[in-house]
Amino acid sequence: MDQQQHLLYDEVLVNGAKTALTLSTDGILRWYDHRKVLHCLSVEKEVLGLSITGQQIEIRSFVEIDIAGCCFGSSRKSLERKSFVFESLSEDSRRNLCDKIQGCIDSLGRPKKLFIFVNPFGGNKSAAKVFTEDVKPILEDANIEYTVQETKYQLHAKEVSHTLDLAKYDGIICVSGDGILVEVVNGLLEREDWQAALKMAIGVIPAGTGNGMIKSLLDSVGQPCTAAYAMLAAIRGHKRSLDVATIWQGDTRFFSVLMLAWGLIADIDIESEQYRWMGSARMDFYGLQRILRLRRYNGCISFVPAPGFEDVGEPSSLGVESMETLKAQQYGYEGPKVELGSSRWRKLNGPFISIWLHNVPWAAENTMAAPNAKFDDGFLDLIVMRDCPKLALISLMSEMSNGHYVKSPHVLYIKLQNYLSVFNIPTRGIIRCFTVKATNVDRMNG
Ligand SMILES: Nc1ncnc2c1ncn2[C@@H]1O[C@H](COP(=O)(O)OP(=O)(O)OP(=O)(O)O)[C@@H](O)[C@H]1O
Repeated sequence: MDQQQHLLYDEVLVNGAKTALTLSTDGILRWYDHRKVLHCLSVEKEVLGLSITGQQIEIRSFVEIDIAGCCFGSSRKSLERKSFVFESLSEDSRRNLCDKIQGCIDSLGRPKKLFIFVNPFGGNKSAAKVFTEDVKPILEDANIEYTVQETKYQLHAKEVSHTLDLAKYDGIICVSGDGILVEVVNGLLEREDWQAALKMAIGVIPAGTGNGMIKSLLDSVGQPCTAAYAMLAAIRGHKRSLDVATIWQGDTRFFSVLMLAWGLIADIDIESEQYRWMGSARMDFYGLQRILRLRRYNGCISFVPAPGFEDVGEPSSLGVESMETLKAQQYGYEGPKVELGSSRWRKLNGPFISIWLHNVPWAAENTMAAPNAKFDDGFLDLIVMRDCPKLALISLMSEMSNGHYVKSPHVLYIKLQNYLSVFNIPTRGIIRCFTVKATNVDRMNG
């Protein structure tokens, strides 16, 4: 191994056998074990942190392994914590080794201090276990300081995010489902210092019913949706921007980074709360009941289509009130400034079965709702179901909840302009939904 190409080149003992340990300029640690087998570790992808005891340096890593599957010889990926111990031959050597490896980790811009929400109530109430088994050990391996807040009631995470001293943290992690994430986003964007708050990175470790956001983020980089992969992405400081939709319902404003539903899906989500003890099965169980006693929802959706979707629906001369009426709350992020009247509106009249507005592809870990949704393309994806026979609907919903892209004459996929869509729903009043392309607004692990 040529010394010139390395940030580090030194001799160490591994299990009592002398070997060269190198760190190359591309951040790969290499050494031979006592059986002359070469080992490689990528600092960026695999190394969590290091610790020192006397002359011994322990490098803690998270490495990907293949787990043999149960059928047809298939395998799936998983992450395993592994430690490697090196004994340096002198004090100077130990110091040099630590400085070089730690310097390499520090250059990666990883978070140093995190604020962590754990929702003991979400999903099948597994968040505390997920925290203890999957989150805490990794934080400790990576030498990341953290503060944990268990959520005590609904909107607790929003309250805490609203007043949290953000200067103390490099990110907020939600060990939860999507509900806590939404609370955190709203708490941050309603702050007076929302411009600073929206730079705060937010991560999710899946411990809820649906986990649509973290599934979407990990799936977009080809990784399985597990607490370990979500944790590794958060530790590595991987971020991606998200569009934020500003939703107005009457005088109430809130922000959405995930989805907005009306009709069948919303009713399944809300009314299945009584079956929360079933975990994610509650959606399928109650969904079937709702389809068998299908409701139809009257209303009209008006929207400004994205390029390529201009012909969907009928032209609409929407009589939109001025934005001034939407400024009831004068604090926090105001949403985008938009010129409503000049846009080329289209409309679709109900009755509908379901209206779904999505910023990310997956509605839940197993449910592919919006195959073309792109996180930060400045568009929202609208999934419209009007009439559909019950049997066809059952098969269609089951396809979706098996993670498939459903192509059916009963499902209409429309991309909406980055900033507008209005739902005029008789039973709920007018819901105005404005979105803005918001690079840098929100940063997530993925
Ligand atoms: N201690 C608590 N008791 C009751 N409700 C709580 C508590 N802590 C948080 N909540 C509420 O639990 C709701 C659900 O939380 P979470 O997002 O973690 O799980 P989920 O709804 O099961 O998952 P998903 O959003 O993926 O469906 C949140 O809206 C939050 O307000």
